[in-house]
Amino acid sequence: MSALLEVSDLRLQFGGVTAVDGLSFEVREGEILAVIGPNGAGKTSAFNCISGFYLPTAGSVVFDGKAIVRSVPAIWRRLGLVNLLQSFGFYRVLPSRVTKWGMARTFQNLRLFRELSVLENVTTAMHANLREGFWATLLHTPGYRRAEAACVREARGWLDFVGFEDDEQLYVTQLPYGEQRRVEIARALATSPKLLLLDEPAAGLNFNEKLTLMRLIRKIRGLGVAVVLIEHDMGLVMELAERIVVLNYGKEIADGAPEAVKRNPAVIEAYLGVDESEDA
Ligand SMILES: Nc1ncnc2c1ncn2[C@@H]1O[C@H](COP(=O)(O)OP(=O)(O)OP(=O)(O)O)[C@@H](O)[C@H]1O
Repeated sequence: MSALLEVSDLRLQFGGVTAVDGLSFEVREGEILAVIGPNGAGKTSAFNCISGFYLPTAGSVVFDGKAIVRSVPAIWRRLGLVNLLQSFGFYRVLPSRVTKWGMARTFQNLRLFRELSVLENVTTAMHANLREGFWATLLHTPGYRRAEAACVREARGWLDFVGFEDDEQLYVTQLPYGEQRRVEIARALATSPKLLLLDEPAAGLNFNEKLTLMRLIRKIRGLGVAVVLIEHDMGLVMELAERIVVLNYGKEIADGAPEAVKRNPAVIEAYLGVDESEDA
């Protein structure tokens, strides 16, 4: 299998804190990979760099052959103009572009549009791909209305896919937490990703909801979509992931199959050894 995502020597510093310290790993097409590590290990920071939300201090991220993190010539660094240039869009790829390239994500703390309905939350994700022009949108031409209707059909298809059974017209805030998580995944899938990043998808879910989530993630992989999840629930990770990357203090300390990772002394010491019977 070829690498869909290549992360090389990624570094992210917040002042004196090194959140990600030389992280390198790859994600192959259609695989399920888990990124684990103790609290503060740098997992979310790494996700934020990979998906274009943060600009790493150094390193490269290549997704589907396209550079998400672009190297900045040393002259700009010496002149201290990196931040200024990047704020004008130079040497960086914005998250919206990364999504168009085929990488979607969910967030540790849900980021749904609270003032929109369930259905609108999902259709909004597809509007970025609507090809209707400004005037067609403004005048609601027949072409625009057809495209809009197709969007709604597709959004319903994704809600169905993730097993959403509530009322699509409710505001997302009216839903139980587990359903909100499902809507967030439906919204991510509606962007037609090749790679889906899930940041702690099982957090706050009960046992049955976790089982449903595992089935859903396998179903997503069945579509040919690679899934990378950050997760603290070791039972779920060991059951679901084909490969596990372990971080500790921003550094990668293991990358391998679940069985091998479980036996890795560095992992046991850093993480699993704390209490193997508990979620971290
Ligand atoms: N915006 C920020 N500003 C300053 N420091 C930050 C920021 N975000 C993260 N950090 C620090 O970077 C380190 C890595 O944090 P990060 O949230 O990436 O870890 P994590 O592995 O995702 O943790 P958790 O499992 O608790 O979510 C921590 O020391 C954290 O305090």
